[in-house]
Amino acid sequence: MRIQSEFVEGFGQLAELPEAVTVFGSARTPEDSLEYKMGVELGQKLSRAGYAVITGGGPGCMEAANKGAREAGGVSVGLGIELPFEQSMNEYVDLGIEFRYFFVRKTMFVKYSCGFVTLPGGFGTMDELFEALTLVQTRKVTSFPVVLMGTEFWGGLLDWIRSTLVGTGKISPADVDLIHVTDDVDEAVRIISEADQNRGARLKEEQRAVRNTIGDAQ
Ligand SMILES: C/C(=C\CNc1ncnc2c1ncn2[C@@H]1O[C@H](COP(=O)(O)O)[C@@H](O)[C@H]1O)CO
Repeated sequence: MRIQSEFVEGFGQLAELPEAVTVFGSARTPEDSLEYKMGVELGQKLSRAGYAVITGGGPGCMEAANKGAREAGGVSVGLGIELPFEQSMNEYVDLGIEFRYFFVRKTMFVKYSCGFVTLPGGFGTMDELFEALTLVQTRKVTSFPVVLMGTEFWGGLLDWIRSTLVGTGKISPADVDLIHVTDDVDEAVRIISEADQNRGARLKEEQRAVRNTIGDAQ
């Protein structure tokens, strides 16, 4: 079955990936824009911090982040989606997998990432951002940071989230804290790596507690 084989291929190809961060963002961002430049810097700095960079493998912001990762000698991954119109992986993807089903592809983004950074984007980006936030909010995944790059672009959405979503009780005030907004690539990378270190420390503490419990029982 096609769906099953997509899962099997995805898990197989990504199994050996180092710790990774997924970068979402518009497929339409022009190469000469500040947002593209920010995407390249982000890919570079995530790679230098030791993370593989995963994107949707397409043009625009995805290409920018893959370009940065490649330039910094990092692992540059593209999880592409088959579209009704011809669209190839961007030229900076080193490990590329093409999916027919959006939900299989989304599983791969989530399973293999320890954080998400979202550059300005359209419907596709919003879909991916809110999927990530829902998974963290509902604790379907271990909490990972969600960083939005571009205070001017995201400011209106954040205002609406606070005034309307919190204001009408659709989300709790603490849910807003799941989102970090910045213009500073270094800060985005710091947020990701601090969360990563905290998660590592929590995991060690849990393992120690399990060992102690087993020791007490023997
Ligand atoms: C629509 C155009 C190109 C489509 N090519 C894409 N290739 C790979 N991934 C894509 C593509 N388009 C959307 N995505 C995914 O959604 C996000 C971007 O969507 P947005 O609507 O542009 O914000 C991105 O993170 C991808 O994962 C040419 O215009």
